[in-house]
Amino acid sequence: MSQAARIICRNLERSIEAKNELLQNTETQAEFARAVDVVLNSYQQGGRLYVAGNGGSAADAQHLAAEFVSRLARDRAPLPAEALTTDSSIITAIGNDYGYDQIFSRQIAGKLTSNDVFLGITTSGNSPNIVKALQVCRERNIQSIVFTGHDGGKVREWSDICIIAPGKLTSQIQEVHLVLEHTLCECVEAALFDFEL
Ligand SMILES: O=C(CO)[C@@H](O)[C@H](O)[C@H](O)[C@H](O)COP(=O)(O)O
Ligand SMILES: [Zn+2]
Repeated sequence: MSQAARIICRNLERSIEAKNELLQNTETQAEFARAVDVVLNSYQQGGRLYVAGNGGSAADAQHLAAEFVSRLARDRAPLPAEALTTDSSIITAIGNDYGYDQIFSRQIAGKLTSNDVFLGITTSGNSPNIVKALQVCRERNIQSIVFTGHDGGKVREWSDICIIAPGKLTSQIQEVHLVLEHTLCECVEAALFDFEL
């Protein structure tokens, strides 16, 4: 077996192990169901979903926002969602003038209202810009959800709903986050548009 074939098998096994852990964890599943309700209620009251993360999680934020605004698998009306990671002018201005730790919190202070929901994605749970974003949400009564990993890190105490994905490595945690993200969109659109699951 080639080295690459051995490593892909090892990584698939690790990914399956992390997903199996979530399959057994009914507490995390119940917390996820609460996250679905929060996003659903927000949409029902005219709110919007805002998502942020760093690195691979920034890509996740954009991936998820795209699925809400465009679609996941079935035709339906667009649902308002925005990744706070995409406007390089806003991000560089805030980063340059106020600091990288404020790139999301300042956008939240400028854009979100109390009907909206903020979803932060951070595998370590300790990225300062996500922690600050959650602190601003709390000050302004904006509901917040985090998808995180390990022991939840600092975001655990600052979020309203904290979903901790299993996995020892950042990459495994991210692979579980992707399942959570797709499922969040699937459940919300099914409830809003009467799709069968
Ligand atoms: O995608 C990956 C690793 O798989 C990296 O880009 C990773 O997202 C970056 O190192 C992030 O800065 C990590 O931030 P966080 O998940 O701890 O908040
Ligand atoms: Zn990655």
